[in-house]
Amino acid sequence: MVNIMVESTTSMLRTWEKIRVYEYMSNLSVDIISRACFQRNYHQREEIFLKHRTLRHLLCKELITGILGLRDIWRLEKEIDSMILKVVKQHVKAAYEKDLLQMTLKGAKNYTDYNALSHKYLIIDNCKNLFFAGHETIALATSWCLMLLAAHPDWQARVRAEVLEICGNKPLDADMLQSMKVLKMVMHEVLRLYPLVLFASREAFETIKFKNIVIPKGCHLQIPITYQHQNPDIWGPDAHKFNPERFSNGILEACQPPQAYMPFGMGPNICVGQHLAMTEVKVILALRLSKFCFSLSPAYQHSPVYNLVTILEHAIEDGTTKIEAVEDEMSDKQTTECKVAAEVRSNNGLIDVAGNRKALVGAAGNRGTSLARLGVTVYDGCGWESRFILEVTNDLVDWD
Ligand code: HEM
Repeated sequence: MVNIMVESTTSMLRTWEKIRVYEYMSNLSVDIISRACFQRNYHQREEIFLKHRTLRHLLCKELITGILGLRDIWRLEKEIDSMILKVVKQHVKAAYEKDLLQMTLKGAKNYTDYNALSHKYLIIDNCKNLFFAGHETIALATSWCLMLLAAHPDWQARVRAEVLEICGNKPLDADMLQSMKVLKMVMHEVLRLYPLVLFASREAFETIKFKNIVIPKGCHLQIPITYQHQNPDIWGPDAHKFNPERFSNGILEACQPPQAYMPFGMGPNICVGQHLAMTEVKVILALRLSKFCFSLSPAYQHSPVYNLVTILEHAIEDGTTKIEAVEDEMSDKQTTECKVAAEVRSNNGLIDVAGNRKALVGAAGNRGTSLARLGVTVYDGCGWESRFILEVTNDLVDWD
């Protein structure tokens, strides 16, 4: 009967092997945002979130590869719009208690520039914003936190000890979350190294001048958040290292100027969900770490990939080193493979990217300019420290 036992045990083990933290986190965050938006009947609403996920994949494909899937995107958008409207109508009819959708509807009523059409799209767009911004970001933030805590067991142990000390056997509440300082330091550090949103985008409403740079009216600006977050001039020589200790006295003392830390953006358009997000990530991590230990799988391959937000994905393919790069002076958006004929010094030594190794440039543009600045990360299976800014001139890069 050994065969029977082996067969059953092997099939159970297969289900264990398939556990992928990110998928669980994604389903969990959909569940939480569905409940927060529509307190009741949230199960029916999950479909909207799932369609949204497909929409993001399509949008990203469009943005990165330049392959036009506009018809699919348009169709999916229309589907999502009409699903949202249906949910809104049911919600209004049922007069549910306070949830995010009720608040959105109330806000739309106070909108001064009122007409039926703008009102409709105000509601739809706000709902989409909440759905879009409020679930995948959380899944990714918690996954990055768990990955980095798995890679740094000393910090994992510190966070767990703090959680257990504060909570004891009592159920977690808002006051307890406030006291979790080490957890907060870790979250700040994770969002510094992996800020999820790579660029804050702005449009110049009028021509402005910064020192000797003139930004003409109508110009679109993209502020590279990763670059700010890993600049040694701002953070010190260990800018590329995971060191939550730097936040022990808050953001103000961690970097100069403090505005350089911007995982949630900045100014009037700063992320409206930042407090919700920090609270949600804290709750998920505190509860998980109080019950489980995390370690990196031997099969883990470090691979942050830009997919509208920074996701975890395998980047090492066919045993070759793959370089992901994101240009910080984008003008046109497409993917280009280029050979980088240069030797680049990173903080942990000399990395030879000369010769035939290829750099995948997330957004290659500025063909006319002589200099491109690339934020480059080398994924060599062991180093999430190998990040640096690479300056290349056109004669070093074969754009075609
Ligand atoms: C760790 C999680 C999150 C991160 C890192 C994040 C990051 C950001 C960033 C960088 C922006 C752009 C800000 C700017 O342009 O200055 C943004 C905007 C926004 N976020 Fe988040 N976000 C997160 C979670 C959430 C959640 C949970 C919600 C809502 C439930 C949310 C709702 C929004 C909305 C509505 C905007 C647009 C704000 C506007 O344009 O006025 N975000 N977020």
